[in-house]
Amino acid sequence: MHLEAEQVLKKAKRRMRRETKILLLGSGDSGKTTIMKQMRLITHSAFTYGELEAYRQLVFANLVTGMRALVECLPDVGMPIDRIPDIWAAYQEIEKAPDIKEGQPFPEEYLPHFKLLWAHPTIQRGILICRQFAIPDNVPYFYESLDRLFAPSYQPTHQDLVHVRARTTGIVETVFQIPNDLSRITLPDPNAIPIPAQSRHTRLQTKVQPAGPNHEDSNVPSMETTSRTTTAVGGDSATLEDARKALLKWQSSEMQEVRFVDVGGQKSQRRKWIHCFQDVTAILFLVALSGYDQCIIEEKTTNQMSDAMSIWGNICTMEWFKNCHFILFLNKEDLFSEKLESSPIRRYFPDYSGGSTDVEAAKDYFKRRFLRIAQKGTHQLLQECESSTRPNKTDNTFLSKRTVYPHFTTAVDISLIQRVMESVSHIILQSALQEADIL
Ligand SMILES: Nc1nc2c(ncn2[C@@H]2O[C@H](COP(=O)(O)OP(=O)(O)OP(=O)(O)O)[C@@H](O)[C@H]2O)c(=O)[nH]1
Ligand SMILES: [Mg+2]
Repeated sequence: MHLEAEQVLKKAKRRMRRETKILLLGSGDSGKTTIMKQMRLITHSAFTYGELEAYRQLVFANLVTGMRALVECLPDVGMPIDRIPDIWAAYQEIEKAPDIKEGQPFPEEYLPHFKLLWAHPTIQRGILICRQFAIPDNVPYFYESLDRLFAPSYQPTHQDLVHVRARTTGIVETVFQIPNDLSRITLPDPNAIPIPAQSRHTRLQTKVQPAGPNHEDSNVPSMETTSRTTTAVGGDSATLEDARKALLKWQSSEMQEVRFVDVGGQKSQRRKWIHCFQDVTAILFLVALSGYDQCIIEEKTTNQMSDAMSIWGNICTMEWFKNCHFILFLNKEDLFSEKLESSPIRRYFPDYSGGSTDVEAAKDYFKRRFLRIAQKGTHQLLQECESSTRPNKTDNTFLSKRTVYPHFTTAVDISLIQRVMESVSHIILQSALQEADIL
């Protein structure tokens, strides 16, 4: 066979054997699982009845745990509620609320307690003042819809699904069939109620753990995939033309198979990350922009943004990822813009020199900080790789040109995520083709 054909074919085979794998990393609460949920909604990979029911039960649990998180922080800001008899009594009642059982509507006797608490000026003020603590972001979203949630026929809407919170424990992998032109997909209506999948019609096999007594600690639901398709190219007798044709077919095929790997971002979960470091095509790193003035849920003394910067710095220097694309989602832009005015960045990051209400300058500041960390990390890794005396030293061309692709995102906004993911999949496809030398 012609030498050139042989080389192209070899690269093509290698490339196609390697499924695209996107690893989502970032601190706890940065929005990784929310992106996974949005990908399921965008690609119309339906949720099973069991998953939807687990999410419905979680909404109620989120109401209780959200209020508890807030009430427990109030003494720290000098606003304890145990001396305010009516709301203290209401709080005591909701604390006793049992978990919701399968098919059981939210118990109506608790509705007045939730309403009383939410309407009280101390709680309203508390939610603004306690922002430096890790109060769940979905508290206002769900509390503002109490009547809707307590309707006996309530089922979560698509938008409720992306707001509901369960921390991830372990590793959750999902394979999506992503059309090359994501922008052409018609998105589901965020306010519509999803139709459960008939499990025999869905290619995603889902495993739903029952929502236990402590929902916040349960990983509901978790997803696993069973089926995989492989794309074979040519045989030994293939020519250069065959190889080119196979690659072009792959390029023009309507679907890409992409494996998304979601991990738990809280400190106790991070030691598990290494189990999914192999064969990664792209790192999708999420940062909660709105976390600049908040602590992480695990530790009141650690700032969320500083925690994210430190993980990012480590990831950028890892040899595991020297041939990976780096995509950075500066997430929770909606919450970031809302809080900027009342919580000056300079209080937490003294070197910030932009205007205290200038959202664009503030976004740009964090973007530059993350890009600088990446640049430093890449430089350090490159030096280490080049000075390595190992016999099986590998090529550093990709690393020396490594680019980080930053995006400002609001993970709960499906149309925005559709646009961003369209650009992400374009980057990955383009580079796959360049790698296979056919452009
Ligand atoms: N308003 C708003 N809420 C968001 C955004 N992104 C995520 N959230 C909410 O933030 C909470 C945490 O999101 P998750 O996706 O569970 O975070 P995670 O990174 O998977 O967290 P771990 O599993 O603990 O690592 C959820 O309630 C989401 O609805 C955003 O851009 N804006
Ligand atoms: Mg998660």
